[in-house]
Amino acid sequence: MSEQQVVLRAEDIVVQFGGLTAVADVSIELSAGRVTGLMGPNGAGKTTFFNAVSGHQELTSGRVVLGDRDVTRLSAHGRARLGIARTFQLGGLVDDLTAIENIALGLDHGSRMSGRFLRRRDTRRRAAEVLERFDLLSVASQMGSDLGAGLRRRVEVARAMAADAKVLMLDEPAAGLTVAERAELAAVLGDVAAGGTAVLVTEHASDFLFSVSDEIVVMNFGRELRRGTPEQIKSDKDVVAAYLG
Ligand SMILES: Nc1ncnc2c1ncn2[C@@H]1O[C@H](COP(=O)(O)OP(=O)(O)OP(=O)(O)O)[C@@H](O)[C@H]1O
Repeated sequence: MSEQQVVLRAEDIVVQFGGLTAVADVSIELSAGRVTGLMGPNGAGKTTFFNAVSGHQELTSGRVVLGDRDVTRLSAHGRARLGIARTFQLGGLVDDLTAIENIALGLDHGSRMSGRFLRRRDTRRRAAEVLERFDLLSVASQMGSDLGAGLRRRVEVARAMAADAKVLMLDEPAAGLTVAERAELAAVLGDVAAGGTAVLVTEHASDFLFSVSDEIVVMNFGRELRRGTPEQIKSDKDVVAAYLG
């Protein structure tokens, strides 16, 4: 797409923990149809920044704007209802629910127990549609605990997208995946972006991040060190020195 529609702006984000400034004035714009990657060494402030955008971390200063609405004071739950969906580093599927029940939880933003409302035919039908969209119908009745890492991650993405997110945020999605599973996940993220969602990914696996991102922001010591296309970032000598080594 030529005209980029900005979906989310995080402006001048600062997060301090006591005397420690974990994020020192970082701004980012996420656009429909684009994947933005966030990378940097351990302790650079990536997770803190990420949590500040999703509402899981209170800001010291700065603001988060979704569309034209300032959501800075909304909880993570409130932001999720407006279309900011995320996955977590340690996953988030319920092991003793099936894939389709996990999706149904996503449809309901996890606010009700699954067993009761899954009986509602409408919810089951919508969950099946989500699975079909993500080519996961064949695992609909597998328990979360029985899914391999690659499928698990794809069901997590499907669940996050179940309620038609405007912004999808993924925290270390490639961790623990094989090369083939990473390639499958990269294709899924490409599809999500092509559908018009703005995607933000934080990831240590730099090859994966380079393969999925349109733009990458590199953080170091709580600040933005560099931003650019994967090609620009790969060959940037400061980034190589600070991180890629
Ligand atoms: N809840 C907290 N209380 C105090 N300090 C924190 C807290 N969370 C993070 N920090 C500190 O803030 C800094 C940034 O941490 P953060 O986890 O955001 O970095 P990161 O780039 O995500 O690192 P990693 O790649 O290891 O996950 C670190 O110095 C960390 O110790």
